[in-house]
Amino acid sequence: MISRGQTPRRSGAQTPSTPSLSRPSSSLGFSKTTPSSSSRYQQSSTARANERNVFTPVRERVSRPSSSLSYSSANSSFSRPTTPSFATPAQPYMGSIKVTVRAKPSATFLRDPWFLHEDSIQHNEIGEFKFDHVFGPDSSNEQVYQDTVQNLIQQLMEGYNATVFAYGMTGSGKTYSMSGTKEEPGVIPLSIKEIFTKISDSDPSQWKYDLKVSYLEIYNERIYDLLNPSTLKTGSPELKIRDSTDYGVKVIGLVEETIRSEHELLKIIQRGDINRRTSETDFNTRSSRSHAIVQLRISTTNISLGTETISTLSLCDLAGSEKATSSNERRKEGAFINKSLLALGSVIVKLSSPQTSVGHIPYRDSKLTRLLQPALSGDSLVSILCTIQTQPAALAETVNTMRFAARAKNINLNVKKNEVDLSSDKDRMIEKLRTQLESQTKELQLLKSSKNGANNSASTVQGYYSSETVMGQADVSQVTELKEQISQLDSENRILIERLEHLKRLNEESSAERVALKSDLINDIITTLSTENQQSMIVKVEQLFKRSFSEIEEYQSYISHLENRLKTQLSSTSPKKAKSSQHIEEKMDLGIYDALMKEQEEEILQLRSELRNKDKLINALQSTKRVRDSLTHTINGNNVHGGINVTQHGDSKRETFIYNSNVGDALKPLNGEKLNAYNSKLDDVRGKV
Ligand SMILES: Nc1ncnc2c1ncn2[C@@H]1O[C@H](COP(=O)(O)OP(=O)(O)OP(=O)(O)O)[C@@H](O)[C@H]1O
Repeated sequence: MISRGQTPRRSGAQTPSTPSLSRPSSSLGFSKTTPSSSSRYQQSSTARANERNVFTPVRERVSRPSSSLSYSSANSSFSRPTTPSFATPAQPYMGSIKVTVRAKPSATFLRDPWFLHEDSIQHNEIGEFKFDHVFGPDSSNEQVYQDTVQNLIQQLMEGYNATVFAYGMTGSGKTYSMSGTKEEPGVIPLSIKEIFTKISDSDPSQWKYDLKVSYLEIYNERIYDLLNPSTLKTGSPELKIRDSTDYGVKVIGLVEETIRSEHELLKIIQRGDINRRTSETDFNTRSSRSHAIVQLRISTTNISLGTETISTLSLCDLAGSEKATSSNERRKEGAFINKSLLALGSVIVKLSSPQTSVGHIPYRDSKLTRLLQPALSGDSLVSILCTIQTQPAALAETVNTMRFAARAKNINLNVKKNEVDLSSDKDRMIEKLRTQLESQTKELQLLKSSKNGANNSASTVQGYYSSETVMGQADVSQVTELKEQISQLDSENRILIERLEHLKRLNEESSAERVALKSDLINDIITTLSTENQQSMIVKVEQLFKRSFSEIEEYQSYISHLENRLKTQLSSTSPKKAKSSQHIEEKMDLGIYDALMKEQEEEILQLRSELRNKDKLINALQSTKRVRDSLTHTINGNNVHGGINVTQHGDSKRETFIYNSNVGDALKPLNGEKLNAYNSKLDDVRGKV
């Protein structure tokens, strides 16, 4: 519970209760609540909001992630062990973007219309906005860092990308929060300090870190390399953004400096800051209209496992979110509003709306959104710090910032670890280590010679002056730093040499032991596995092979068993069938089409001959009929009674030629022969039928 003018502190703050979910009704999209006096704010803001049916825009569309998913609090269950764990499978982070708000100190704070609470901000007329945390005007950069970024650094060291950006109107304290001052270091130096503390706390025989930094600025949709002053000159070639398999996107030609110490990194960033300020004189209000992004790439190698992760920390100090105020400014910027910020707003709106899964996200509409694309599209953990001014004069801009922040809170994240190199390819690893060793040996020699030079020059003048007066404090500290670097490099070299030997031995041992595997695929799988897992994997693959082979053998014997059964069945059927099956087999040998053609031709020939037989049969029947008719006619003419007697035998009819025994003997010699011939012909026909 924080009343007007009070600083919100986590320790004394009340746990927020369930938020209200009613819809906005005012023109600004928010319903109103009108506390009449500051004393009314002694009550829980959320309880009041519920009483008055005040909605909270943040909760409007999305349920707040449970604490177990949030990386917001230091003791959240999402926090991981301090030592990076590469042996465990990559666990995606799922949750929402962390959104916090920081109010700049205001001389009129007690009269200002905004009421700050631990996790919400309330305006008499506009309503209440909920966030992960709200920092009051007397909050320190250290507090802001601890609550918004510290946990991200832990996850960064474990292989997750992390992006932090400060958003707010000009003069609201973005740069103050991000860079800070010498007395009050901001998020950038505090993050760097934490990274190097974690590196020095880790076991150097186990972990190796490579750090690179780049520092760019986007002004008027153009990228400037703050570590390469030549790109800041008018007429210098434009730096382009390209898709990158390693980092999502990459600025081609951007200087990436290798870092060996915290001090060195801070110096490089300082150099970039100076370049930014120098170029500011060219464009009057450049710093407030440009976005500055520090990118730190950390490559972490687990020496004993031979694994590597690469993660990126992007620290962005965005341009002032307000509209350009002077026509001069508008002319210079070519548009009345910063295009990148406009695009960022659109991207946030799209990403936070429930239908975004199908819609187009306009990342390519600006350089800023293009650069932040991997982060916003789920490749990175994101923390947004929105800075505000509580004075009435800044009301419109503060409301805009609140709305931006509320939308950003609705974006869901599903971030995976960047385990880019899980290969146990020893040759590659040896090669990599060898290159590193060479470059470090060179560096060591260089440092040694420069140290000798420094010592020599010191001893030369020592005869005249005391060393402290001549060398000066800076030189002494430089020499100490060099000494530290040399001893650090020496120990790193020793570790690398040991590691190299160890890998060589492992390589020899394992190549002797390795089973000759026939499958390229399985060999590929094995080579992508870590050294430690390889042996057990080989054993498993061998078992798999054996099992597969015995299964194949089983199947083969079953197939031959089936074949035998088939043959037996064919031979046990009629010889004709056996013959036909043999015939079929032969035909298969000849070629199925030839055999079929041949069979068809044979069938046609057979049918033709049958047809001819039928014709003959018809002719025979017709001639028989004629004979019978003439015979009947003759017999009738000679008073011979006879004819065809049709009798039924089952389904078939049978014709029998009968004749009357009373037919005269005279007829017998006449017709006996003919009748015999006729009867035999008839039998013949019957047989055919
Ligand atoms: N929390 C704070 N405590 C003390 N001083 C602050 C705080 N925030 C901002 N200031 C002061 O306000 C002034 C403007 O702050 P700063 O430059 O950080 O604003 P900005 O948002 O980065 O502006 P711009 O968009 O123009 O870059 C500075 O003098 C800074 O020291």
